[in-house]
Amino acid sequence: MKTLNIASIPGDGVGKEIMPEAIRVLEKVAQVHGGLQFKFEEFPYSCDYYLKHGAMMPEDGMDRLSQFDSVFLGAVGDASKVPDHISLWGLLLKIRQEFQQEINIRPAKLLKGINSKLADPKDFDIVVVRENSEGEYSSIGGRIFHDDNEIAIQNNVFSKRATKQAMNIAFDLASKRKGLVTSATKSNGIFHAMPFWDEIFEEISEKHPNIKSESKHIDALAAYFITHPHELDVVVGSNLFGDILSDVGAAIMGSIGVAPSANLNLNGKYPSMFEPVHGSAPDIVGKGIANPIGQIWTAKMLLEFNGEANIAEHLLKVIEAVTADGYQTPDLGGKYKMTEVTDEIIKRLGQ
Ligand SMILES: NC(=O)c1ccc[n+]([C@@H]2O[C@H](COP(=O)([O-])OP(=O)(O)OC[C@H]3O[C@@H](n4cnc5c(N)ncnc54)[C@H](O)[C@@H]3O)[C@@H](O)[C@H]2O)c1
Ligand SMILES: O=C(O)C[C@@H](O)C(=O)O
Ligand SMILES: [K+]
Ligand SMILES: [Mn+2]
Repeated sequence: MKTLNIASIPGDGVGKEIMPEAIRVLEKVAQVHGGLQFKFEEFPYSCDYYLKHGAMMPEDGMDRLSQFDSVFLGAVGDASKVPDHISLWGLLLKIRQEFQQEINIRPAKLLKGINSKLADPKDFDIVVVRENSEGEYSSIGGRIFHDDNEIAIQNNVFSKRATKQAMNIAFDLASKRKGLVTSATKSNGIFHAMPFWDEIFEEISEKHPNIKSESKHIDALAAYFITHPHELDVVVGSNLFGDILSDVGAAIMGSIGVAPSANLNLNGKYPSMFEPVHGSAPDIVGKGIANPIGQIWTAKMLLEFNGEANIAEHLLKVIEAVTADGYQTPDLGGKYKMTEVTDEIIKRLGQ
């Protein structure tokens, strides 16, 4: 019997609602599999935890999480309790950076039965490879002076190593897919970092003559996601560009409530972390209508990256059969509650 030890962090808002749903699904997956079991330990790290303890996690929090095979996270952030930059840097971004989860994989493709926000989305199937450790997400900088003289300086950090790594992953992925890598740039406006990014992209492209490659400025590329998503395959972007593009990808999928993501540690020193793309959705919290599919599709990625590709594919097929038959939450235009969608997935997993 294979055991996967999973640290679950429901976090804030709808994170606390969808996490139990995905765990119910994973327990069923284990039962169907027969040779797999999960051991979950829940960690209450969240904005409520901050209000009690003055930090998003205790001092030994990272040590404790490091003992697990994977971290499974819901969502972080409740600006009514803690400023967003404090809560995200104290938990989500802390885990991504300290566990060297340098790559964030974010698929965007239409599930059967779901209406895209696009009139004619065709059959798009995109993977955004987001550099996940540096770029615009840097704590280097500061604020000086007061009142109208106040100045904020924010330094971006682009290393050749991490940039190459993200691009190499994108080309590897493309070689197993449609064979196209699109790079998100902005070298017309961002004077140092983006020409650097483009040069590295050029270099990596030359090493992969069998893969088509192209660069698009982020503004034009964001529009291209709306107008020609079916023309894209793998898209590689910096931390911020990848963040923004993955929300656009989620929107054309029909709702951010379905979009999954995997924060990958590639050197094997620390666990990877799996979490949906969306946040804590304060506007729908407590209504029982959060879409559980983002967290459940994320569970599929957790299975895949823990060596369980077959059952992972089966889970995705079941999710898609359920959406195809109209079991959808209100964000997708459906009438079903969160638990009803999950129940249907669990029922079909057992068939
Ligand atoms: N990775 C993360 O944990 C993460 C991601 C994004 C935002 N945040 C944080 O979450 C909080 C809210 O941020 P936001 O409003 O910009 O983004 P959000 O993703 O929480 O919400 C954006 C919109 O999508 C909807 N939505 C999100 N998840 C949904 C789901 N599962 N089902 C149905 N609808 C869903 C919301 O109702 C809202 O209308 C902030 O504190 C922010 O910092 C965290
Ligand atoms: O990375 C972020 O900025 C947090 C959130 O928006 C995300 O996409 O995970
Ligand atoms: K999330
Ligand atoms: Mn985001």
